Amino acid sequence: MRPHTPRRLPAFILPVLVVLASLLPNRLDLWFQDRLGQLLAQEASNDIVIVAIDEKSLAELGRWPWPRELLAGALDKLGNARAVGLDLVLAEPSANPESDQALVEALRRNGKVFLPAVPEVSNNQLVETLPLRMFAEAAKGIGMMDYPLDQDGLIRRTYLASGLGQPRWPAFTALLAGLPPPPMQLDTPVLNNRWQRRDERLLPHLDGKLGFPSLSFVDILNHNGPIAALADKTVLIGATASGLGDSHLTPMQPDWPATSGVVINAATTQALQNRSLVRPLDAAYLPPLLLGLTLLWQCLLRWRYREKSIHAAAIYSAALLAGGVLLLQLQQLYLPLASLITLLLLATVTDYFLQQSHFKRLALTDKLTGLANRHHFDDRFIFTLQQAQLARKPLALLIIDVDYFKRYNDHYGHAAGDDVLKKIAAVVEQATRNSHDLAARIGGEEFAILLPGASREQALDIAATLRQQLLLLQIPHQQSPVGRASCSIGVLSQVPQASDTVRSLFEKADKALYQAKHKGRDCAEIAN
Ligand SMILES: Nc1nc2c(ncn2[C@@H]2O[C@H](COP(=O)(O)OP(=O)(O)OP(=O)(O)O)[C@@H](O)[C@H]2O)c(=O)[nH]1
Repeated sequence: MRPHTPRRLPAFILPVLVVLASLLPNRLDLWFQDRLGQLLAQEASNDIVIVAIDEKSLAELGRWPWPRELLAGALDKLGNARAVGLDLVLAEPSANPESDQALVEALRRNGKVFLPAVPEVSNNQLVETLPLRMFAEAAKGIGMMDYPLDQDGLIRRTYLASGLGQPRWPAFTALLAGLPPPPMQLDTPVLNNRWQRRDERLLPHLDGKLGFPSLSFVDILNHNGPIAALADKTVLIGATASGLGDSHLTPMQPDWPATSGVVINAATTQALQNRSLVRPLDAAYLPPLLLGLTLLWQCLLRWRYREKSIHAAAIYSAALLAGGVLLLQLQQLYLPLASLITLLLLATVTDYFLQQSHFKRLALTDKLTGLANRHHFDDRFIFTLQQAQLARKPLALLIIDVDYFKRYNDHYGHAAGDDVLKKIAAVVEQATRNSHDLAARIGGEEFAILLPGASREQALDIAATLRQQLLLLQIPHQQSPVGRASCSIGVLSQVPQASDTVRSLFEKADKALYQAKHKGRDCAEIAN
C-alpha cells in the first residue's frame, strides 16, 4: 500500500465526459422534453383552419393524385383567407399541361398561397425538392418543411431556415405565421452539398388530437363562391386520409395512427404566431454550461455541504429544474435538464464513493509510512491463516524490528527517527512479491510481512534480500556497533495446523526475533 491523496479531479471531470458523450442519443432528455411539452401543451386556435384531403374527398373526387384543376378550384374559394399553405409537394409536372396552367393561374389570382419545399435523401445526402418553377413563381413564397427524425423515429424539432449549401429557405410555417419572408431565392447558386440548418425549434404540443377546425376539401370545392368563415384565417390544405401516407410520429401522438403533416404544420404555425415556439439551448453553449454548473456544484460542496452532499444535490437539482421551467415559460428556451441533473447526481455519487474509499483507506493505513496498519494486518492475517489451513499450504510471517532505535532517536532526534522509519518501510514494502503479500507497520519501530504460500527457503531469502537492501541504504547510526541502521528479523514458515491461531504464530515469529536480537542483532532467525 502507498500513501493516498484524495482524488478530486475524476469526480468532476468524469461525469462531464459521460454526459457529453451521451448527449446525442440522450433518451432521458427526450423523454423529459416530451413530458414537459405535454405539461405545457397549448389549445388549438380557431384562427387556423385545415382543409383536409380526407377519405370523404377521395371517395367523391376519385383516387389521388387529382387533376390540378381541382386544387385550382379550391384555391379560388379561399380568396379572403389571410394566408394559404398548400401542403403538397408540386415537384412534378402533371400529364396534362393545361391542368398545371390552371393551377398557376389560381395561385396568381389568390396571391397569398405559400408552397413547401422538402429535403429528400438522394445518394445518402439531403437535397432540395422544390415546387416546379412555374408554381414557385406564381406562389407568394416557398418555405422549407424540415422535420428531421430522432433516433426513436419521432419528430420533435424543426428549423426556421434550412437548405442546401446554406439555410436559404425560411420555414414553410414561418411564412404562414406571417414572419417577414425573405425574397424568393430560386436562383441562388448552391454553394456546397451540405444540408444547412439554422434556428432549431421544438415542435409544440397540442391539447387533444386534431384540435384545429377542419373542413373537407370536397366541401370547399363544392361551395358556391368564397367561404365567409375563412375570412382572415390561416388555411392549410393538406392530406389527412391515412392512405396518403403523410403522417408522422410525434410526442403529441407517439403511436399509430400518427399525426398528419398538415396538423404538425398547423401547430407549429400557431406557436410561431403566439411566439411560444420553444428553442433548445444551442449545442455550442452546452459544454461551458455543464462545466460552469459542475464547478459551482463543487464549490458549494467544498464551501459547506460536504457532509450533506445528497441533500444538497436534491436541492440543487430542484433549483435547476425550477430554473429550467422558468426559462421555458418566460424565454421559450429549453435546457437539457435531464442531462444537467444526471450530471449532478453522477458527480455527487462519484464524489461520495471516492470520499468513502478515501476514508476507508485512511482507516487501514499507517499515517507515517503509508503501509498497512496493525488493524489491517490482523484482519488479513486471520483470513490468510484460514485459507492456508483449508488449503494445507505454507504461510510465512516476518517480523522486522529496527535495532537500537531508541539510541537513534536519542542521538539524531525524533524527526530524523521518523525519516528512517519511512525509509525502512519502503524497503519492507519492496520485499513483498505480489498483491497477496502484505507489509505492515505493527508497532513503533516494528514491521511485519505476511507471505501466503512462501516456504522456509523463500521466507529466508526474502528476509536476506530485505537486510541487503537496508545495508545498501547505509543509513548512518553512530550509536550502533555496526555504524549504520540495521534490523533483526524473526522468520516463521509452516503449514498451519488446525490448532494454530494468529496469536500462536505471532508468538513463534516473535520468539525467532528475540533469538536474532539475542545473537547480536542485524540478522534473521527462523522459528523451528
Ligand atoms: N522517531 C520515532 N520513534 C519511535 C516511533 N515509535 C516508537 N519509536 C521509538 O522507538 C524506540 C524503540 O525502543 P526500544 O523498544 O527500546 O528498542 P530499540 O531501542 O530499537 O532496541 P532493540 O530493539 O533492542 O534493538 C523508542 O525510543 C520509541 O520512542 C515513531 O513513530 N517515531
